Amino acid sequence: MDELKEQRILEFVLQNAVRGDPQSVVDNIDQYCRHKEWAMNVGDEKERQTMCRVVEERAPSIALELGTYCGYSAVRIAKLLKPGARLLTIEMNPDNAAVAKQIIEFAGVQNTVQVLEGSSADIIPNLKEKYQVDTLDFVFLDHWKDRYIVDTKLLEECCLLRTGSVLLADNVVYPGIPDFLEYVRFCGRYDCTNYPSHVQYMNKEDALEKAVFKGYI
Ligand SMILES: Nc1ncnc2c1ncn2CCCCCNC(=O)c1cc(-c2ccc(F)cc2)cc(O)c1O
Ligand SMILES: [Mg+2]
Repeated sequence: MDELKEQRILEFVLQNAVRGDPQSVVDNIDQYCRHKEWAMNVGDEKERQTMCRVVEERAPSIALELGTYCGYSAVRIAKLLKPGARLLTIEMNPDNAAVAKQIIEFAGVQNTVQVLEGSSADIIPNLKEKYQVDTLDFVFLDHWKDRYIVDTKLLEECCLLRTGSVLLADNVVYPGIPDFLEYVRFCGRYDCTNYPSHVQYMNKEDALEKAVFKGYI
């Protein structure tokens, strides 16, 4: 079976990044994806700055990511978390989960980031009992675009959000998630902010949407 692109990203990181240095790991993934092969986890500079700023503003104790892919954004988020904080990241594709675990371990953030292999639909209802989650301070949505709205409603139904919980959704313009945008903007339970960005190399408009939960109104 020919090697997967994600395997080539992992090899490049293992050969070129500095073990235990998260910045070196994300810089090398950026470099590989800029010069060798585009990958869907590498947003443009503005998107990365926005994601980092939103995480730093919220300073989450417990964060959730939907769609780990190679672990790039998980390493970026982990770098910003305060001591004792943790990130749970859900990845359905076992090959991607395996790559992400190795990249997260190489970056030295394996004590902060836990990769949960499976579908968000199956794992979210178990977060309280199985993963000792009370409520989530921050959720980064970056998985299948038709799962954003379903999983947002599931997070509400499972009482995993509290007043002030921050949802940050990638790709709300491209590939685009119109049903999720309409839901968070008009259901009355979220304060929303849009952050324009671009899809790397394709000169296509994209954006991140921040939705702050106001409570179970
Ligand atoms: N736990 C779970 N539950 C459900 N699905 C799960 C999952 N865990 C994983 N997946 C499956 C996620 C598959 C990757 C999702 N991301 C994307 O599809 C994505 C695509 C682009 C893109 C941009 C320009 C183009 F020309 C083409 C594509 C950009 C992005 O930033 C993207 O995040
Ligand atoms: Mg994305």
